[in-house]
Amino acid sequence: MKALPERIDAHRMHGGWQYRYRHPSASTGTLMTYSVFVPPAAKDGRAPHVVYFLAGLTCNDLNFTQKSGAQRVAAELNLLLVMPDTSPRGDEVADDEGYDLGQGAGFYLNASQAPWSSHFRMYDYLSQELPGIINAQFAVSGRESVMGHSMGGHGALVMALRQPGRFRSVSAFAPIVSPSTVPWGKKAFTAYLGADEASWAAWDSCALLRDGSARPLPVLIDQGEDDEFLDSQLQPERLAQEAKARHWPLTLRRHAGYDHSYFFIASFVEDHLRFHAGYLNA
Ligand SMILES: N[C@@H](CCC(=O)N[C@@H](CS)C(=O)NCC(=O)O)C(=O)O
Repeated sequence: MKALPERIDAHRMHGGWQYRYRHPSASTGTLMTYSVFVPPAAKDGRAPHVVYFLAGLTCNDLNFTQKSGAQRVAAELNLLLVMPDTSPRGDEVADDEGYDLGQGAGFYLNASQAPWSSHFRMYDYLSQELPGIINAQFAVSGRESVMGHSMGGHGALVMALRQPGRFRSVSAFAPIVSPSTVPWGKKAFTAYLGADEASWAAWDSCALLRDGSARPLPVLIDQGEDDEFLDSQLQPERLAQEAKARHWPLTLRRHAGYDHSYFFIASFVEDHLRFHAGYLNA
């Protein structure tokens, strides 16, 4: 029998509940932690839609939970928020000295190379295992959207593009859109997937749009113009160009003066939740 997730934290918030859970994961072979915000209407039998938020490098399930302020609007819109961790963790899990590889930097893929391949299976975890747990744990509507930040923006886009029809909409703050061609992504993909770049395209949102397998869905991207990683790592206009060439409904907004931090995310998260609610309720 599968072990139930253990609740390790609970707080009343905006009339709903902010929970934290831990469970043994079959995908990663480790204990995984996730946070969930349950909106108040869920307790009155109104099934909420689910929005996943995938975080960036060095983060875990708590950064968005504690810094975004998303719960107030999620309570109003009856959205259940799920914040997974960014990688498997533990003494038995491979790691690297750099902040951009290993624990806290899983890049939301299934690694094929040793020593990473034994636990770094975040794509399996997020595409199959965690949704199965959430759908069994809460009386949700069955409709889902996904959003993320930076490495998690890449994760959200790849999750949506690789699973046509699963999500109603996808959004990202300062996403890495072409990991195959920027330093963060090249380092991670070389380690996790190997030096043969042909295997990288399946985990690269620009490449997934180019290869034609993805089905159009609404996309919202927000980008701060004072983001220190904008030119070197992010370059969201490259995805906007791929989308435009294929008549995809992608909106890219650039915001003067905003940086890469959760202060930026907190400033625009309400827009993202209203964007998702519009498609989830349609
Ligand atoms: N310079 C940073 C790079 C990592 C970084 O900026 N992480 C972003 C995501 S890519 C973040 O959200 N950090 C955690 C936070 O601000 O709460 C470091 O060395 O830690």
